[in-house]
Amino acid sequence: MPEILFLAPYSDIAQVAQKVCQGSNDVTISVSRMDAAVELARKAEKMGYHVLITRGVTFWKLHNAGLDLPLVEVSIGGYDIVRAFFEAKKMGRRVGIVDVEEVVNNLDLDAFTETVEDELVKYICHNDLEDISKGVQYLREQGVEVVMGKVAMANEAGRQGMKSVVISSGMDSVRRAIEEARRVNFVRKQEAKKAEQFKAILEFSYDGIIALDREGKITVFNKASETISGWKAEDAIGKFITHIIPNAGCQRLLSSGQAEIAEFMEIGGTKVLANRVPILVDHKIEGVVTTFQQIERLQKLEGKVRRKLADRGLAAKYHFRDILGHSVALVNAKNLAKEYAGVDSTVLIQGATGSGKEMFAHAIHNASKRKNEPFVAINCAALPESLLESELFGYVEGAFTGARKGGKAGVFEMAHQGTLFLDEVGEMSPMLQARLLRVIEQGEVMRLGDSSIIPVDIRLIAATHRELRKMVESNAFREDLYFRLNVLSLKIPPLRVRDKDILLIAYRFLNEFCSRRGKIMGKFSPAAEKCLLDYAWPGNLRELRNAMERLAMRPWVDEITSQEISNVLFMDEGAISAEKRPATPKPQNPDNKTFSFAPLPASGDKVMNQLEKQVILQILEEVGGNKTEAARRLGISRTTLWRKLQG
Ligand SMILES: Nc1ncnc2c1ncn2[C@@H]1O[C@H](COP(=O)(O)OP(=O)(O)OP(=O)(O)O)[C@@H](O)[C@H]1O
Repeated sequence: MPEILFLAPYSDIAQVAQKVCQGSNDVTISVSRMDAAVELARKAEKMGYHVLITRGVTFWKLHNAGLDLPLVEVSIGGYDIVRAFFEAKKMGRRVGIVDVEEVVNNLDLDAFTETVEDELVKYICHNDLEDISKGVQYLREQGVEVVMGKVAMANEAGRQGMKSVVISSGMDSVRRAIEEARRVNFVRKQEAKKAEQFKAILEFSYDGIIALDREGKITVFNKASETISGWKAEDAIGKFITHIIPNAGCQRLLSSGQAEIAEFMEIGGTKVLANRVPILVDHKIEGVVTTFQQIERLQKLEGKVRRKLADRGLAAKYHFRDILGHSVALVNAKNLAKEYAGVDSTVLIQGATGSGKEMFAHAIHNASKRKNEPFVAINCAALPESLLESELFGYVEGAFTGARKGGKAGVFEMAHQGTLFLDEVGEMSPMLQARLLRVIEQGEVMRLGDSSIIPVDIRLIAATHRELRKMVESNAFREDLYFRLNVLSLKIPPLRVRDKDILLIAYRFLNEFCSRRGKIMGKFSPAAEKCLLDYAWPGNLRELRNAMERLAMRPWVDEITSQEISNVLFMDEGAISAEKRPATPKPQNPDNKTFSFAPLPASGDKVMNQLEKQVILQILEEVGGNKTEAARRLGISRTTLWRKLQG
């Protein structure tokens, strides 16, 4: 359907328009003028026309009729005047023109008459019949015989007994008007498209969006604003914001021009975060846009993001509240860790296996300003050197045989803006220690096989069960790296020096596992309690947790006996001895100050490792070699299981 309506005030111009539009079908040409043209234009609006073209007084009639459709005027050009003048000269000696200013002044008629050495009497009129009549009368008084002008002027000249020539629009003027109408139509469509997009953004935004003009009156009030405020857009638009949302705080922006971001406030009982920004045009405040985000929704979203990160293993699970224990040693460590969470320096966590180093690393991250950013953990003992190197620093495509297509980001890149937890950092090879030192010093990584540098912003938390200081002394660990890692030092006490915690935590773990199995939690007999307290807990809380899990699987009557405890603890030691043994005695530790390990029955780390390995192998046998299931039963990760089997 044509989208442009050409309202030709007389048939000559309609014919010209017809010629111009030959071959195209986007313009309807209709002969109609003055009030009839206004009537037709109104119909055209309803019929879906986009642009109107007309000329002369009809143009002004339409212009003043309050139509929504854009109007294009067929203007009068220089050629049109020249044509009309020579035609008029054929009809009389003295020629005059009555027309609006744009025609009489802007077309430089004087230059034309000078060139043809003739005269043209001029009268500038407004587009109203009274003034036109005055103009014609003026020309008559000046001795003019032929009047040039638009149809309305020519008609008036006839009424006053004078000859007239209508200045018609020629091909050139009509063509220009049609092209202009097409341009207007195109721009209008573009604008309509943008307006639709803008409307969709406003309507589908979860944020309340309100725009104000420079007086503080509402010009935009989207759906979410309706939900938050309880007002309907049609009632709010045009009202002062102070009337609709008295505490919106936009008024001060109209004078200060200062944006206000993330301010807490309440609208109609809903807690929101408000952002307010001034609209500045040529440095002048032309209004304000304010957006409101519902805090409840933000929290839900945050939870969702965290769950997503957790799915990818990039979120820290534990908080300080999850770290159980009331013993002085643990409370001191927790307090220190909380202080460390408030700063951004590197932390070195030292403590025996299973004492909770990783839990502390999680908790520090979750209490730090980086809590909404990734937490990436990597166990330096679980991977051979070359694999660990590529995991740490990443690689580019083709860096080595088997390198993944497109390359891979290392954990430094993955942890950008968040925290990187390097577990078992003491197990790093000298080569990797050197590379790690460079990354820490320069704050940039280079992927394997690449020469470009990637800046990273991470907080580093390293952990080890080894005495790193001693490793430095024996040249097994770089001293410079040690100092870089040990900026803030955190020592996690082993369970055996946390008497006060043992029973408390044992009950907590037991309760957790019993309730998972729908079993009522029993009570330790005094002898069982003594057994738990006397045991040395070389595997610390992990061992305690595993023991309680096993205990929850066993049947007991009312009380949990020392026999039950011995049974589950022997299992943890690898069930190497079929005969019943008392629990590994705890060394004397009267002042609870030293955190050194108790000597083991057969003495030393190596024996412990062997015992652990045997336990793992036995469990593996029980579960038919399924490593995931074995790790689950033992309460350790697959990597720890792998590491322990290598050890
Ligand atoms: N204070 C604590 N409160 C509750 N549970 C704890 C606590 N400390 C440790 N645990 C439990 O012990 C398990 C081992 O903790 P974690 O992995 O943090 O120890 P780790 O010192 O990092 O061990 P490793 O040196 O073997 O990596 C955890 O899964 C957790 O369930």
